[in-house]
Amino acid sequence: MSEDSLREEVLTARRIVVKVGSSSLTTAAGGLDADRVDALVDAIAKVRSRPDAPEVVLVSSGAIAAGLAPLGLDGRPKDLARQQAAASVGQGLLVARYTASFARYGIRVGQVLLTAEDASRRAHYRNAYRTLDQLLAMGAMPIVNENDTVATAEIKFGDNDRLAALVAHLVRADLLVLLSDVDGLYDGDPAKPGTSRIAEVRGPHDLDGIEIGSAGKAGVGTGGMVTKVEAARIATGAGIPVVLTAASHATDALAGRPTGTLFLRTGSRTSDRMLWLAHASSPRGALHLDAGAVEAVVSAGASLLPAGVTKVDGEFAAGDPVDLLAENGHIVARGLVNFDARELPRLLGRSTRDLAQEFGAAYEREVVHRDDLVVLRG
Ligand SMILES: Nc1ncnc2c1ncn2[C@@H]1O[C@H](COP(=O)(O)OP(=O)(O)O)[C@@H](O)[C@H]1O
Ligand SMILES: N[C@@H](CCC(=O)OP(=O)(O)O)C(=O)O
Repeated sequence: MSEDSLREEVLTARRIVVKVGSSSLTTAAGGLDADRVDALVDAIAKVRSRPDAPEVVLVSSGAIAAGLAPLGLDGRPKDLARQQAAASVGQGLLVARYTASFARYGIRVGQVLLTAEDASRRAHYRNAYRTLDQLLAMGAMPIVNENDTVATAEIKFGDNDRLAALVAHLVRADLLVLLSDVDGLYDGDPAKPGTSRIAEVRGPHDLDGIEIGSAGKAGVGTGGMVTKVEAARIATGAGIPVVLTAASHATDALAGRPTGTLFLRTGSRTSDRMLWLAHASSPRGALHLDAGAVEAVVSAGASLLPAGVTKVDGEFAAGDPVDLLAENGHIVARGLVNFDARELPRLLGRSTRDLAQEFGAAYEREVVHRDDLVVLRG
């Protein structure tokens, strides 16, 4: 293979997020496959030993799958409680395995467990970034997973593909590598004859007419191809190219060889935790806006004031994510609300000056500050 055909996006990346799925780390019987973990670690250690070594963050699934056999569970349980128990047992085993495997190269690992909700809050987002950045600065290998034992059904990511895209954005990565049990995106179910791998996706139009399935054959993965394509859409839209390939091709992919599917960037970096707010948080309620408020929030980039809110739905506390709805009921934005659901109704339609006079200066605040707000539909 000539040097010319190596992927520029990979070779020039200074910080890479590598995500590996459950199906690439476990045995068919339902336990961690030490050889596959070692093979992945070998591939990552190889990149890190290059003279111009990029930094690598690993997002690893596999906690639930790794906990199944030790708990005597036969296959992935349907109920959340047993999944969480499996994750609790499996996460320890997973990190112990990575710790031993990376130790062969003298590399320390650091466990980072994130929840989708937390990372859209300013302080948590900043702390997550700082921890990851510091681990990298100290030469350690951050290993990220969802904090399965605290994530409830409503707020759960469930799959780690989207989590990986958001982590790539969080750490300002130049590349996201998604490793699965399939060597790329196919133009139909790869189990069927006659389907072929797509080498490059330049934009959403390249996906027209492609059958993107949801179930993995190994039975331990969760999202199938749907969540990978969604993750690729989020990352490339935020300026981060994505390589999707098989875990067994990790060494080639990280060396820039044209394995798997390359998704080219379609946009540029968006504001920090707004991406998490848009793609990771679950709204706890909704605020109905009048036409003037929609205009102010969507077109003028203004904060949402009590005067423009006509109705409040849901049970939320100050700091929770809520959807902002236009008069026709369409969601136009999502933001972190500054008031509890119970406080808000008596403030609606009133000017902040009025409210400050009647209830005190604390009530002069915006309902949603523009820094805590992401427009979803213009
Ligand atoms: N168009 C497609 N191209 C490639 N794989 C697909 C496609 N549609 C469905 N799949 C399935 O998606 C699976 C990968 O998803 P999943 O099992 O969730 O993996 P992981 O555990 O790596 O996250 C593949 O094994 C494949 O069967
Ligand atoms: N946090 C979960 C990830 C869920 C999962 O299976 O994800 P994936 O295999 O990436 O589709 C775990 O570690 O089991």
